Amino acid sequence: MEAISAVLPGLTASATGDPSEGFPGGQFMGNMLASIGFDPSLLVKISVTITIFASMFGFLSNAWEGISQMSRFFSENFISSATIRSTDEAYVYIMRFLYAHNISTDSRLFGVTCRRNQMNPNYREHAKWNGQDAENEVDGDGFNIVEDSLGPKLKYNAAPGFSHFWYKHRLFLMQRKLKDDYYGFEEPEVDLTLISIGRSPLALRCLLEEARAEYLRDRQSNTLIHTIVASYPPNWSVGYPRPPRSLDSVIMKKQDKERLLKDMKEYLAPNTVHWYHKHGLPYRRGYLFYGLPGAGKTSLTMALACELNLPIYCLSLASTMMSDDNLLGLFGKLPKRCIVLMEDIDSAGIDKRPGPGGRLYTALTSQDEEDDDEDHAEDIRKREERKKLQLFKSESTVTLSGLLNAIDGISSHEGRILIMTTNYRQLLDDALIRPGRVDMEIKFEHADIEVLEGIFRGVYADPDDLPDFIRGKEKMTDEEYMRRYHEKLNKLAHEFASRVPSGKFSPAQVQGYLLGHKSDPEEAMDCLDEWLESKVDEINQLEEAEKKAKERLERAAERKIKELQKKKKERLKQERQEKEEEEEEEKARKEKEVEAAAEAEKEKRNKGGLGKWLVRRDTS
Ligand SMILES: Nc1ncnc2c1ncn2[C@@H]1O[C@H](COP(=O)(O)OP(=O)(O)OP(=O)(O)O)[C@@H](O)[C@H]1O
Repeated sequence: MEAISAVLPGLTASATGDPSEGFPGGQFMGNMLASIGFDPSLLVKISVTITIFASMFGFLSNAWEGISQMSRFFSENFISSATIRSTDEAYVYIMRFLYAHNISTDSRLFGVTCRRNQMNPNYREHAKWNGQDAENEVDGDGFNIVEDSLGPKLKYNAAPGFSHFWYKHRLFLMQRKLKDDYYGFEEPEVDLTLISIGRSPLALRCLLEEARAEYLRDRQSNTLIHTIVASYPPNWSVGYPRPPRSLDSVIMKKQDKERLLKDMKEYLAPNTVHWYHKHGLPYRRGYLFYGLPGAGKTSLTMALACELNLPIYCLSLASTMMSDDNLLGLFGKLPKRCIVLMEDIDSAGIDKRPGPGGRLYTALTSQDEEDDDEDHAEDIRKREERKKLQLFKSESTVTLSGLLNAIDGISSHEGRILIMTTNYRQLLDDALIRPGRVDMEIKFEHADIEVLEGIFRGVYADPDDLPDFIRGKEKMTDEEYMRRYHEKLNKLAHEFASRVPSGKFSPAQVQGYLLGHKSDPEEAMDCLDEWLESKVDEINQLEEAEKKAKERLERAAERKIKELQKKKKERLKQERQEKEEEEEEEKARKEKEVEAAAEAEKEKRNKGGLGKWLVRRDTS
């Protein structure tokens, strides 16, 4: 109480019952409060409590400030941190690294997703990189890592919030903050902060570098395929890895393969870009792979990407997401060196002009047909064939001019390799495949003898798959075994190619048959006749149907041409008649005019004769 009295003399005075010794008017106030039954000493207690709380608050805020300063001092001097956004590719490096090293997935707080997420295709796309999930990858015990007999397996990863992990005997802290303002169908955005203890950021940088190197190494050994993510506007996906495919595994004419590879390598050589610029040419190269379905167009693209170490960006023009603007935007987001693969380029039904609503096939208006005559017979054939195929096409809003603009418009991307594939080259607009847009064409046909042999050898190339192919292996040296293996394989391949009719089957058909006997080439030879018999009938029927369809098409085109010729003749005849009528009318009009003029002259003359006679009579 003495201490309080020292601080608050006025109030303590009232507390002692002598308010007159306190502040002026204290006694009066005391008396007044007492008269309404209020104990003045309560005022003192309230004041003391407020003072204590105020002092405590002051103390705590000073302490908090001190702690913040200490923590700032600590972070500035004793830790290093790196912040990465999930929209950055570096985020994928880190998440993949953490997952691959089982980091933070074994803590008590963890996130969980299905390895194959059925609910969200975009997330599934992303998860492939997050967890390095290859659909068919198996674990050490030979089980599929993505799903078991019940369905998709679970995958654990670092939970949002704070966690810690040890890597190479160093402590790291990690914070993952989820942004909750994302739309349901998009990836949740995440801020990831990695913290290492110690003034030097070296440990953190080493970890980040390792993550980067692992990611890029993995990318190099696989071919990265980017597809389109259904966002607004559409964008390229992070990309998922596909096992590499060797060029040798694609069987085709040797000179075609060599020509193509040489051309691409030359284009990608470091000096080529300067050469193009020096000559004022846009640095772009386009290829058209056309022909039979299942003849290796996509396989060749995959193998080339692997050989040249380029990622593939797949574009489907048949997608309803695709429009001229979206296409241009996607081309603008391509990296400097890549392969853009546009499969089934004909399926977009590209016609010469944007039609109503931008639909390509529907651009065939009746006006177009009116304009045609026998000089455009080839166009009419194309159109008739397109109309037939139209039934199988999907909706697309890409116009030919939109596509051409994306491929090589003024703002178009440089440095890419464009590969377009089609089964119907004859339907493509000439503008699309003119030199400059398509610099090299490769035709894919039915398997000939060379291809048949190659496919046979390719399917049975690995001696490990055929342990019983050569008997008595134990008694041979490795060299002897390999020599005998290849000798026998070549002999069988040769026999196979001579028994299968050349130019009748697609490589995919032949490969499909052999895969049915993949562990026994001799069995494949034994069953060959049976397969050929069943297939030859099928092929003959197909060929017959194709021939008839072609004839029908030809007849339809002929009919159309005749119709147009007839229309043109009628139009010309009508024009001639109209002209003749006009000329006759003109002639009649002129004759009338002449007659009228003559009449007028005569009248004038008559009038002139009568006048003279009257004048002469008056004067006489
Ligand atoms: N020339 C070939 N060499 C090796 N394999 C081939 C060849 N052609 C086709 N195949 C095999 O056939 C299957 C289909 O091939 P691919 O998809 O490359 O054909 P495509 O010409 O792109 O067909 P589509 O025109 O229908 O897209 C693949 O499994 C591939 O391995």
